[in-house]
Order: sequence, then C-alpha cells, then structure tokens
Amino acid sequence: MKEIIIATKNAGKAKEFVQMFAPMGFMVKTLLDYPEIEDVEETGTTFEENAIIKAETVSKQLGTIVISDDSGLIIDALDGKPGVYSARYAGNGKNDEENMTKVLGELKGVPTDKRTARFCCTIAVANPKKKTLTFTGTCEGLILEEKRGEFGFGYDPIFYVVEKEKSMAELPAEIKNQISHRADAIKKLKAQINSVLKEG
Ligand SMILES: O=P(O)(O)OP(=O)(O)OP(=O)(O)OC[C@H]1O[C@@H](n2cnc3c(O)ncnc32)[C@H](O)[C@@H]1O
Ligand SMILES: [Mg+2]
Repeated sequence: MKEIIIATKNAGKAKEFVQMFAPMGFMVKTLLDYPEIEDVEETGTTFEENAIIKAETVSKQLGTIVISDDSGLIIDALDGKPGVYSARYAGNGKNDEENMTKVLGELKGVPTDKRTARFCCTIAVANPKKKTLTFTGTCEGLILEEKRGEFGFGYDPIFYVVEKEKSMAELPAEIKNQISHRADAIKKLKAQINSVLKEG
C-alpha cells in the first residue's frame, strides 16, 4: 500500500488526513506513530513558512518525503489574530476550549457583520531530492457568539459556515472534509499527487 507521512502531532488533523487519503488507497502515518521525533519549533511568521519548517525538519530526520500542515484561524475584527498563533493563543498548553473562550471574549459586542473570519491551511511537501512544494486552502465563515457542536476539533465550535447554516463542529466529517480549508489544500495537492510523491 502507498504510504504518506504527515508531520503532525495534532490528532484532529491526523484523523482528517486519514479520512481524505484512505479512499485513494493511502496508508497515512503521522508523528503520533513516531514518538521519538520531537515537536518542531514554529518560528515562521506565516502558515507557509511554518509548514515548510515542519515538513523539511522531519523529512531530513526520516530521509524520506514528508507532508506537513500549518493552519489557523484569521479573524478580521482582531486584525488577523490568532493567525499563526492559533494553537497557543491562550497559552502554551494548546487548549482548544481556552483558545475559543479567549476569542469569544475579545469579540464581545462585535456585531455579526463584523465577525468575518477564515480558516487557512498550508500543506508543504518536502522531498530530500527536490524543492519543497506548498498548497494553500481557505474556508470563509463568521465567528459565533457561543460554541455550537461536538464534531471536529480546534476552533470548529465557534466557526459558522454560512452556506451550511451550521457551525463547523455541527457538520459531520464527510461534509467538513468537502468544504474545509484543509480539504481545499488537499484537493490542490491531490491534483499533483503522482509527481509530488515521486522520490527522484
Ligand atoms: O503543528 P502540528 O503538530 O501539526 O499541530 P498544531 O495543533 O500545533 O497545529 P498548528 O501549529 O497548525 O496550529 C493550528 C491550530 O489552528 C486550529 N485549527 C487548524 N485547523 C483547524 C480546523 O480544521 N478546525 C478548527 N481549528 C483548526 C487548531 O486550534 C490548531 O491547534
Ligand atoms: Mg503546531
């Protein structure tokens, strides 16, 4: 079976990569399968820089093709925050509940039409023998006034998808995986998958 390695320790992302690549016959491995590999420090200032850092660092360590995902939530009324700091917005613990509570507090009193936001995802593919490639996807929405729904992960409960009239966390995985920022980026990656995964 074809195998791809995703340089993530985020279980929510890992699950979505499995769901989106399994139907194409791929065995997805993540850093949850390589506990000896340490967390890569995300020193970049953009999703693209961080995705490249993560993919190249792990690709060098494993000596093979490695794919990464750097993603986050951009909120217009907060001048783009939490952005690349989405995972640790409320502190180093990477706590989804605390991150959402902080965002909701900062948006208190902001009217619906000013609560526009988007999820962004950049996927990087690092190949020891080639230049690193990147694929970026986005998903537009609004920030709700309270959490809604149990599916997904991260900021999904406070992100409202207008065309579905539901929060991202109220949408089952099959739907999220058709419309999300990650689905958008993966669609672009899949369009070039054969050349992307060629070793030489
Ligand atoms: O770096 P890795 O190990 O992949 O895992 P991470 O959780 O640190 O991931 P990021 O650095 O890319 O930070 C992204 C954060 O943005 C949020 N996020 C990303 N994709 C999301 C999604 O599909 N739904 C909700 N929140 C998401 C979530 O809170 C993540 O922690
Ligand atoms: Mg991270």
